[in-house]
Amino acid sequence: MKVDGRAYRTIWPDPDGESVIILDQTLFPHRFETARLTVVEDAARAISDMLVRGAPLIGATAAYGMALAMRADASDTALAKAYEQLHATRPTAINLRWALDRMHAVLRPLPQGDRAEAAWEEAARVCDEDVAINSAIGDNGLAIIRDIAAKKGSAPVNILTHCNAGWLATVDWGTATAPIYKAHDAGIPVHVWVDETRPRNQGAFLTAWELGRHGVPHTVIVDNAGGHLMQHGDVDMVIVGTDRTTARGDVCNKIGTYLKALAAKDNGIPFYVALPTPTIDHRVHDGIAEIPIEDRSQDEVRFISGRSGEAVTRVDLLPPGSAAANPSFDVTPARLVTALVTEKGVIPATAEAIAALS
Ligand SMILES: CSC[C@H]1O[C@H](OP(=O)(O)O)[C@H](O)[C@@H]1O
Repeated sequence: MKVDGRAYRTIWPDPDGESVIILDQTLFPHRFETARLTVVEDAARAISDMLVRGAPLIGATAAYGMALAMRADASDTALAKAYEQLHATRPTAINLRWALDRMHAVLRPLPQGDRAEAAWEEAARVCDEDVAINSAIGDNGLAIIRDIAAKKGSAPVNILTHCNAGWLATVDWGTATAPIYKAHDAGIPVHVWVDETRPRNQGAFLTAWELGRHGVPHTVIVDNAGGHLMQHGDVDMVIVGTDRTTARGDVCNKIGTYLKALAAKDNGIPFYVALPTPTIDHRVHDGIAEIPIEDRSQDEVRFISGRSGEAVTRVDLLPPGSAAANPSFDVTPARLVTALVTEKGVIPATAEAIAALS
């Protein structure tokens, strides 16, 4: 996407061929800065500390993490160690394992001397494919927005989204935001209700920033406002991303997604999930029982950062001694999902439709 007239991806290889550049998303929305990854440990820390986040971008970063590891030491031992180091960063997004398995399948059979270059090239392919996949998701989701717009006259299509499944969660375009960008660029009036998405505020800090930079009308709302807006006819559709969708269509996504799906069902509002097919985990069926839900630090609930003038400060929100719980994802059962918007088409959230994709 363009930022101040310059095209960006969220991750790219430095022309020196020795390092990788990422956007440091922990600094958004107040600072737009890059960070350099030079060793596999840098990539692992970038994922675990959420300098990069979002299932497809986690996968892309892990792919380049393997490439950085092979530049330093292309031995079988180093390959296995890099896989484990990166796999241990975050448990929920399946794209991490998908990317690591893909890199390992390419690298393991190669002579050690060929691994560094092959890893660099494969990581670049992972990124390029992600951009193409998300653009296709955008095209498929655009048709949904266009159909709703046809019934709205000149009024905007009101879309609610949760967390950030935008271009900042991928290499480019985003998943849930790709149809929004395509609709906006096609001249279809849209307005986005942006869930702030406590506690890390990916909606307020990332989605609002993205949409603002692209000129897409949007309103940030507290996470608990969505149901009220749906009851009052202010939401035409919900579209979210996912970190892992099961073989039967259960959708794991940022904490709070399930509550939006319940409210949408209760109000007869379509609830779409945008996902690239690598985000489908064909090995699991029951999302609630089988998907590991990341528990992150309670400090993410306790502290929040904000800008005061030019200074960015961090404050403690809770009374001393109050504990906080911070499950980072929840699972929306397939029965609450209207359809899955993939790069291969829009399909029902059923085992049969998902099986037919592959
Ligand atoms: C397109 S995947 C985006 C997905 O990832 C986010 O989680 P996190 O920011 O913790 O990596 C959130 O669940 C988004 O929907």
